[in-house]
Amino acid sequence: MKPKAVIYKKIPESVLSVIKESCDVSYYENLQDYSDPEFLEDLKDAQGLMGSSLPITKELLDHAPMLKIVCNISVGYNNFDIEELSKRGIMATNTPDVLTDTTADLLFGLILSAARRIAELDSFVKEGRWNKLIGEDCFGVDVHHKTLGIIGMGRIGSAIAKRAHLGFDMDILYHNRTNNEAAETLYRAQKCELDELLAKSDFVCLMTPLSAETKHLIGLREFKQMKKSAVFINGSRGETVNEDDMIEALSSRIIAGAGLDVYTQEPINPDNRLLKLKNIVTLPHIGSATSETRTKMAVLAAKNLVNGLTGKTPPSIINPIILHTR
Ligand SMILES: NC(=O)c1ccc[n+]([C@@H]2O[C@H](COP(=O)([O-])OP(=O)(O)OC[C@H]3O[C@@H](n4cnc5c(N)ncnc54)[C@H](O)[C@@H]3O)[C@@H](O)[C@H]2O)c1
Ligand SMILES: O=C(O)[C@H](O)CO
Repeated sequence: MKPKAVIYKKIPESVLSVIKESCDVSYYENLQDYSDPEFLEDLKDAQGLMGSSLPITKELLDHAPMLKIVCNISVGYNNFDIEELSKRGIMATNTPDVLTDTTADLLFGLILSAARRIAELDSFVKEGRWNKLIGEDCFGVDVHHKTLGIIGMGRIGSAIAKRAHLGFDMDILYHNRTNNEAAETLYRAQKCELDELLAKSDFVCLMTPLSAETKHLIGLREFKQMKKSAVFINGSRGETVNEDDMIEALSSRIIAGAGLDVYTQEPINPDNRLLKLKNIVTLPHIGSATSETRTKMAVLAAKNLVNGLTGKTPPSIINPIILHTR
């Protein structure tokens, strides 16, 4: 008998077919609410779970006593209770590397859009407001030769540094738990304390995972340390920033602007005060959202799932320690 896998996110047909060769699949293209009775019933004999964003909590795991593996179709896994999964001997996997360049491209797009006001001025033209030669009211600020501070110099942080240094002659400062020798050598990145990075950077880009340590890493105190001309970019997770403090920093011009791909609540409430601000660029969490990359993420997640359910090691396991305890 094939192991049972529950997939709760839309994936390409070709990837679904490969999974079906090894597993019996229950498929939810767009699971809205995990209290859906059909889904809860499905969890009872599920050995594998694959999808994204769904909080994998102790409560959910109590509904899934046969579970062997949970596969996120994302690199971030702040939705997993890793301690609980490991305690129960359940493998957890994510999709690193395959989305690094795509996400770095988007983050660089946010830097450019915030600095040169691309989104705002696109509306200006389309709304018919361009009716004389442009003046200072349409000016932005340069990106090239400025200083970029990267908080979280991992895979994506390094790919942003590459674009900034090689393409835009930017100076790179970084703050990270560990030294990133490759970025220091290849992109002349300099490691520094957070305070120094905030004070010296023209652009501050946040790229850490969300954890207990990074929750609200950036708040009013940190915004006040930044230059008045600074542009803040967040591509990590919404909760790494205190959103109320960011609204205050932007509305009272403690900093000049922001480019955001992530929010405390997603989808963001249309009444959120952030959306009333003129000096921000907002995107709907699309860092990895290209057809090519989303397919690669699904392929990697599927490989994790099938390997985990057929006695092989999943290629990107987050809690490898449990392989020795099984
Ligand atoms: N916006 C998007 O669509 C999108 C896409 C992909 C990833 N992400 C987010 O980006 C994160 C990073 O992805 P990655 O592949 O670069 O991960 P990574 O693990 O390669 O890099 C994260 C870096 O942050 C550092 N770090 C962790 N905690 C820190 C702390 N408290 N202070 C300083 N540095 C700290 C780590 O040492 C590591 O170098 C993901 O966890 C996810 O939340 C968002
Ligand atoms: O963590 C990730 O991979 C993104 O946020 C979703 O693609």
